Amino acid sequence: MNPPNRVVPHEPAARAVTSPRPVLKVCGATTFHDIDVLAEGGADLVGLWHGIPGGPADLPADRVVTLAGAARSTGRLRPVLVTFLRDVAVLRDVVARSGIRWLQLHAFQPPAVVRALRAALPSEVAIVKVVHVRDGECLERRLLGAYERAGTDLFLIDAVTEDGRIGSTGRRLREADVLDLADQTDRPFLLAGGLRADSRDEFRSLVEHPRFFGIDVDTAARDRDGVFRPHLVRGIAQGWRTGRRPEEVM
Ligand SMILES: O=C(O)c1ccccc1N[C@@H]1O[C@H](COP(=O)(O)O)[C@@H](O)[C@H]1O
Repeated sequence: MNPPNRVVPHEPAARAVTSPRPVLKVCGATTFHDIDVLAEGGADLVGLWHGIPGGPADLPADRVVTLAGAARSTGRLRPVLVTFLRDVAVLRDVVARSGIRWLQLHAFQPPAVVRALRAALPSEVAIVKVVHVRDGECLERRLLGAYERAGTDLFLIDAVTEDGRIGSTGRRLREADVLDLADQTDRPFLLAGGLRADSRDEFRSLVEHPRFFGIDVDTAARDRDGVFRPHLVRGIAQGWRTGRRPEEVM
C-alpha cells in the first residue's frame, strides 16, 4: 500500500495521487536554458521568483508566465511561484495568467494573507508556507496552527541566519529540529537549507517520515559561477532518490 503522505494537496480524494518517491524542487530559474537543464537533470518542480526585491532571479510577471509554460512543456517540470509578496490581487493575477498551481510564500506573510489567498485562488492551487528555523528554533512555531487553519497545504522548512537572511542561506538544519517541527503539524513538508547530493544520510529518519514530501535546493544545483548544471541536478536527484511522474506533482 502507498504511504498516505504522498497525497497531493488539494486534490479531491478520488484524484489523490500517491508516490513512493519525494519530489525535488530547484529554485530560481530565469531562462529557457535553465528550464531545459533542470528537466534534463530530473527536477520535478522549478521555482520562479516574483516579488523578491533585489533577488538575482527575480522575474517580471510576463516572464513568469512564459517560463511557467516552458516548464510545463518539458513534460516533466511543474512551475512554482516563489514570492515575498503579500498582495493578494497581484498574486491572484500572476497565478491566473501563468496557470501555476504551486505558490510558495517564502517571507513572513502572516496567516491572514494565507487565508485571503486561499479564498482568492482556485482550490487546486497548493499554498506552500515557508517557516524559518534559526538556531534550532522555528520563528513561526506558535503560528503553525493558524497557518494550517488559514489553508496552508504544505510547509517548507528552511533556515534563517542570525542576521535574518532568508533564502539560499546555505545553512543545513539539524534533523532533530526538523523532526520536532514536522510533528507540530499534520501537513506534508518540504526540507530546504544548504542541501547537497550527499546530505540525505544526515536526514535518515526524516526521509522516512510519513509526511516528508521532498526537498528544495538552490545552491547545490549550480556550479561556481551560479549556473545550473544537469549533472549537479541529477546528482541531487539520485542522492535523495527523488523523482515523480508529472501527473503525481499536479
Ligand atoms: O535563493 C534565494 O536567495 C531565495 C530568495 C528568496 C526566496 C527563496 C530563495 N531560495 C530558497 O532558498 C532555499 C534553499 O536554498 P539553498 O539550497 O540553501 O541555496 C530554497 O527553499 C530556495 O527556494
